[in-house]
Amino acid sequence: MCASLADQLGVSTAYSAPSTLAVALGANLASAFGPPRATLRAVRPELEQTIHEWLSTSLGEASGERVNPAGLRCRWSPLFETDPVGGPPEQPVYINAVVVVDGPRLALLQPCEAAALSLLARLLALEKRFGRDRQAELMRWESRSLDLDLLAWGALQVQHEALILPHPRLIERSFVVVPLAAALTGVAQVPRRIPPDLGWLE
Ligand SMILES: Nc1ncnc2c1ncn2[C@@H]1O[C@H](COP(=O)(O)OP(=O)(O)OP(=O)(O)O)[C@@H](O)[C@H]1O
Ligand SMILES: Nc1nc2c(c(=O)[nH]1)N=C(CO)CN2
Repeated sequence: MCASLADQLGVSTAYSAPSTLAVALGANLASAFGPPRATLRAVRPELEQTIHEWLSTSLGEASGERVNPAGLRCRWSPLFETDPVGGPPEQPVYINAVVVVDGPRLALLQPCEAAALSLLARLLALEKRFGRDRQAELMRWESRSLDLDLLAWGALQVQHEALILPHPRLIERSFVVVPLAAALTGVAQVPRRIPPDLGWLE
């Protein structure tokens, strides 16, 4: 209650990177919403809503309580087409994207394992609503209509049977790292590429 009141009064607006979270999206099978590109388009507002609801619940706000929607910022990467990595041969290409979430309302919630697990449960429910059928997946990294992975939440480290944070394979995956970098390029600190003649000596 106090937290959201402070938020609405604009009192608690200081926020910083430690509570930023990122979610990766991937799909390479059609869903009821259409091909993977249509699925990701359809899931975008649903995922934002899911994160809003998770945050409100985690902050203990009463349902229906008015919250400042500007308190949560979602920065979306473009959609990328990527070749399947791992899994069975002959899979369709993937559509991948990443959303980076931060803002003063999210900063009110201290990253912790319990809240991360409850967000994961909501992500898995959303996958299911978009046609993900885990029973039909016979081997690892099979094609799927929607995959939502929690990449990181601030500096939180989790080693739970249902959740590992940061995502252990994040850094190996160009289909995650490239969209992640693209989602972040709106920030003030955009790295500037050094021209090759001023760069490496080799
Ligand atoms: N950071 C995480 N984000 C999402 N799921 C996770 C994470 N850490 C562990 N898991 C667990 O992984 C389980 C399997 O997820 P899933 O089938 O989507 O894996 P995958 O996407 O095929 O493979 P990968 O884990 O390599 O991305 C989930 O049910 C979840 O409990
Ligand atoms: N290109 C691509 N390959 C994958 C992907 C994905 O999202 N994109 N997800 C996987 C399991 O999470 C395995 N392989």
